[in-house]
Amino acid sequence: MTTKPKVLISDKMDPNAARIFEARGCDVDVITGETPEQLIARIGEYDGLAIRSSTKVTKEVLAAAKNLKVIGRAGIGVDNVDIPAASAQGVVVMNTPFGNSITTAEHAIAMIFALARQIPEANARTQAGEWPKNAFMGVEVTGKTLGLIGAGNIGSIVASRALGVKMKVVAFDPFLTPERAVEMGVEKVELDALLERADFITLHTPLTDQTRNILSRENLLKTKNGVRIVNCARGGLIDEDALKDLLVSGHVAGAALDVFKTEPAKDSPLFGAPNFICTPHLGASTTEAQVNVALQVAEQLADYLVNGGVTNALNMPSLSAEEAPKLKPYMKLAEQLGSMVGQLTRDSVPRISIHTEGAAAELNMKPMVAAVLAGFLRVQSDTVNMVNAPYLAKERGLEVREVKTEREGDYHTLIRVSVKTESGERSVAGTLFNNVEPRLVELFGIKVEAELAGHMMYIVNEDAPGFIGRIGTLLGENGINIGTFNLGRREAGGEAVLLLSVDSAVPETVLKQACALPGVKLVKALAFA
Ligand SMILES: NC(=O)C1=CN([C@@H]2O[C@H](COP(=O)(O)OP(=O)(O)OC[C@H]3O[C@@H](n4cnc5c(N)ncnc54)[C@H](O)[C@@H]3O)[C@@H](O)[C@H]2O)C=CC1
Ligand SMILES: O=C(O)C(=O)COP(=O)(O)O
Repeated sequence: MTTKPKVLISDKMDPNAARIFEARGCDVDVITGETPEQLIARIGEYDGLAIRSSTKVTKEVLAAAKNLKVIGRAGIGVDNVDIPAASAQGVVVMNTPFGNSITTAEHAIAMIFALARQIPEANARTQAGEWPKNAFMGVEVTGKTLGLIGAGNIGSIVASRALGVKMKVVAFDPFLTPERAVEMGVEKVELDALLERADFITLHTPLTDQTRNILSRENLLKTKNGVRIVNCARGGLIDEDALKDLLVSGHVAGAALDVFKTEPAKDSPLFGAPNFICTPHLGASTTEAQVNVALQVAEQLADYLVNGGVTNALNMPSLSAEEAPKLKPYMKLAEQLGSMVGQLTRDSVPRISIHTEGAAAELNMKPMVAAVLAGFLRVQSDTVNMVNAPYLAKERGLEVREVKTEREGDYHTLIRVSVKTESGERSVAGTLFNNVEPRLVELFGIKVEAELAGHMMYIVNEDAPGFIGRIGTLLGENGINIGTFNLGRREAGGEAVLLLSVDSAVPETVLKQACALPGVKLVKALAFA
């Protein structure tokens, strides 16, 4: 009986998430609000972790997560996950990139109106019995210019809503194409122009080295006198001390933050500043968005843990639930071929090429490439898997080439893996029998037909009578049972290769004796998963 994958939900999430995990065959624990130390003590037993923004998945948490295969963020921002550390450890990181975007855009729009009409303060003072009718004078948003920093999913929804209330929208986003800007009905501008022209500025970028402090003191000073600023993206995009000074001086007429540099924000310099309003990271907190992201994250995580489907992963190529079953045997074949080359290549390898032919060439190649690399690099490190293999290959300066030939060759489907070594290019190729059974069909230019599984022996010898008998006797005398025998040769009497599957590992002493048999050039023990 296979054990069920175990998932931990460590942040407050809609109960649908737990239900879906159970329905999809996972065991699930919901344990929220723990300290980092408690999470570190617990995480080792889980295959999957579902989080929002409160759980910080640090290097230390990952180091303790010995069984972890996947982290799912029920939301968009993944700055609370150490993605390089997760990738190095082979843990897939997924998010739900669209589930809460409408909701967050609506929060930004709500903030714009709250600032324009000072609703929070007017509300508080009215309820305090003041009836302060003469204390407030708002501004209309109609006809005003909204400066959008970041025009991705949320930014573009904000733009559409702002256009709906008759604002003019200018956008700064280096990745926004002119065509998309036209489609969105916004004017694409440089940051300085936006700062100069905007009556309201709203931020919708991730927090990266390029966006950190994008509204620095220097940039805030370039804004229009009386500007109003909204941040529902990430704390850290704005210099909070500078913003406070400019609210006090009146240069900034209002600021609304949903996110802070340090969260939970318990004593921000901005608290109490004039015309400052804030919410405690509520951008995604609507019933609709929370149901969306909870359902999505649970489906995605369960799909990966149960079927190997990969959706919305940030550190691995996607693989849909429909593709996964079709690609599974190919990935097995790809991994075996990579492993074969890795085990048989002693020289350093500056380049590896993966060539798909026939039916294989019609499929998503990225997962096959990742599987080849995982097999190839596993000889160097047993913690390599499909997630971290492409990163490791890059780190080690291994050039990876991908080639596709849709035309069929000798086989209806084929994967060929070639490596460039000091002694030249060497390649192995494999096909799928009945579309499901991986078979090696070519080994360094010699045609063979072998299943790569378990313990194997690879022998290169001069093709001469009597050899098969001698190797059979040697193994028999040492109690090693031969499963299958696969022989290939360039020409009669030339170089021959023998691939034997054996029921147990071949000891070093037996490998040496085999090597000493007449005509034997090379003997190597191989192992396949
Ligand atoms: N307050 C909340 O509860 C929530 C906050 N968020 C945050 O909102 C932000 C935006 O999310 P999405 O729109 O879904 O992301 P997205 O990835 O769709 O869009 C981000 C945009 O920022 C742009 N960008 C990247 N670098 C830039 C730079 N240096 N200058 C200007 N633009 C740049 C990108 O080109 C992209 O168009 C994220 O930080 C996310 O974490 C998302 C959901 C809820
Ligand atoms: O999705 C995002 O990026 C968010 O910031 C939402 O955060 P939350 O899930 O509400 O903690």
